[in-house]
Amino acid sequence: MTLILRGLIAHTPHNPFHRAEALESFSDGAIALQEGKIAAVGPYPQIHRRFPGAQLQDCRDGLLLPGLIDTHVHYPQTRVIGAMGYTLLDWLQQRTLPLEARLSDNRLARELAREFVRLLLRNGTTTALVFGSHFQGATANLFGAAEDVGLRLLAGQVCSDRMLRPELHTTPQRSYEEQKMLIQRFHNRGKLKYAVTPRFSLSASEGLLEVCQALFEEYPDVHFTSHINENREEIRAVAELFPWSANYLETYDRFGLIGPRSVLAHNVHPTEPELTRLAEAQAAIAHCPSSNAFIGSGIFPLKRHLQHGIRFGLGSDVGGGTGFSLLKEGLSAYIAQRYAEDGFPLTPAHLLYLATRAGAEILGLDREIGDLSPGKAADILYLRPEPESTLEVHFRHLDSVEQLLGSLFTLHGEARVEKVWLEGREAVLR
Ligand SMILES: O=c1[nH]c(=O)c2nc[nH]c2[nH]1
Ligand SMILES: [Zn+2]
Repeated sequence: MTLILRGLIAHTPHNPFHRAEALESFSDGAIALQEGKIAAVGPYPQIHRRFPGAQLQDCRDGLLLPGLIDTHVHYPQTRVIGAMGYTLLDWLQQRTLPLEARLSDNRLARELAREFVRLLLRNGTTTALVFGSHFQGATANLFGAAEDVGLRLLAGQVCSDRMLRPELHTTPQRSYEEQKMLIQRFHNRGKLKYAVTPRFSLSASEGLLEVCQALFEEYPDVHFTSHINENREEIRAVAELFPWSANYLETYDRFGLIGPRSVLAHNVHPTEPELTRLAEAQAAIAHCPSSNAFIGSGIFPLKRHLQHGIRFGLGSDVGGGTGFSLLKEGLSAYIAQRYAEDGFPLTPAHLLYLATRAGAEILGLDREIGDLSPGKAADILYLRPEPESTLEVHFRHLDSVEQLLGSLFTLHGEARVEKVWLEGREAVLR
């Protein structure tokens, strides 16, 4: 059976940082869906002629976009959002880690996992690279919850063996065994993938990083994710703990953890040698602008990343970030670059790319998802302006799709996620 979605369509089949006409849009467009995949996209009359017997879903009161891709978000932190007045290390100690310690309780973990995956979908996120829990059971709950709702999930059990609090510490041997079990159970099961996830090198001994290396090498298609260069105090502390290391990046690189399947969150304060090495290794960054602002970490040096040819996507970084919406992250990125001394002038096409295709690229999923090209999975988002909102006024008085995208990111709070399709199946949002 073919389903046609008709409405205003925008996607970025190309990279707008490399090419001027990267945005493709249709003000009266259609997407044909067949067997969970996109069969065609284009102007409505053309698609209608090509698939005459198809079922039609009229979405002309809103926009159709590719599902959004969150490249950095923490499952145990939904209830931490909004903790004001801290910077990274005291935010962790006082607000975040006490809550994360409670996920040893499997019942709470299951409740948080269900809540978390539902909130991702309700914000239009259809794929996410997620920091799991320090607990194996809670991380298993996350994989289970994602599978239940059909979310595409890359995640891992977070590991640490120092500097946090005793309940969150593991040992290298135990972490190896627990992670291996999770990999065997969940990695490549349907749309689930495993990511080796030391919290940050501040909380990981060399023995624990060696275990991460062992797993990363034993399973050559698992991913690696962690944090880097977020906060100056953190960077100083890492330098003291790893006196042999020239910089933060080397604390991971020495253990073979930096390569094309690596995504490091933040990188707000990188050195030039780190940028050079990230580019050479084809490792990627999860840029989390609202978190960087909210916990006062600084402004992402976006231009320097571009100059070095480093790939990056967007991350909500809930709960350091200000919520699950990647549209809001797009606006935050835009504003931060306006504030920055040497900021990069982002356009609506850049923001859409960063919230979709860029994420697919850095997660190695750009053949499957990230835009609406035929053959890709039908992970699609239908957004509707709230009735009588400013965004609705903009929608009714459309000048160009690109301008409307600018309004959408700016007025993101007035865009309701009406429906989400995951591989062509409508997700249950409410
Ligand atoms: O933004 C962040 N959130 C966290 O939970 C975290 N842990 C280490 N470093 C971190 N940074
Ligand atoms: Zn984070």
